[in-house]
Amino acid sequence: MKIAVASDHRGFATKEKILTLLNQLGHEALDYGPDDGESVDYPDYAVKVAKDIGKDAIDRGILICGTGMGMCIVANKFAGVRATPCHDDITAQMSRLHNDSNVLCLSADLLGDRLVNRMIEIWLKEEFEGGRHARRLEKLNKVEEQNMPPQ
Ligand SMILES: O=C(CO)[C@H](O)[C@H](O)[C@H](O)COP(=O)(O)O
Repeated sequence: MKIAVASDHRGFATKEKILTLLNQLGHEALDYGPDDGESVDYPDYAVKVAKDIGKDAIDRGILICGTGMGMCIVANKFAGVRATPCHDDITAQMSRLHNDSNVLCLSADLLGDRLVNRMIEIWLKEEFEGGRHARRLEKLNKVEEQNMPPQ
């Protein structure tokens, strides 16, 4: 898979480790910045990834900031993005099975490396279950159509 990874300054070190992990797992990891740990604003980096979701450029995105929350709020303002703030194995798994998550939002301040790695492996492996969840995503898509102007 082609996976874009971006962070703010708090997530920078975690981003670098995630890029290495994704390459080791055989994915095409794309570094959407920043290039160093200088203070930046998380919306600028969430936008870079979110606007490429649904295009050929990338299949999925991973966003990291202090809590994961700011990144998630921004990413979900883009049509077609289903960004999920995950903090353990279960949220990583359920975000795929039920929500068809295409952007994983992580906290650099609260999660350890081993947990982050495990969550990413789960999130990449699990498939959307469809069925009743597909019906709910169709409703979600209608909400988007009605409330988000075309970009
Ligand atoms: O989740 C976040 C934003 O909602 C993050 O924690 C940011 O990394 C954080 O707000 C950055 O704050 P800082 O004091 O400028 O490092």
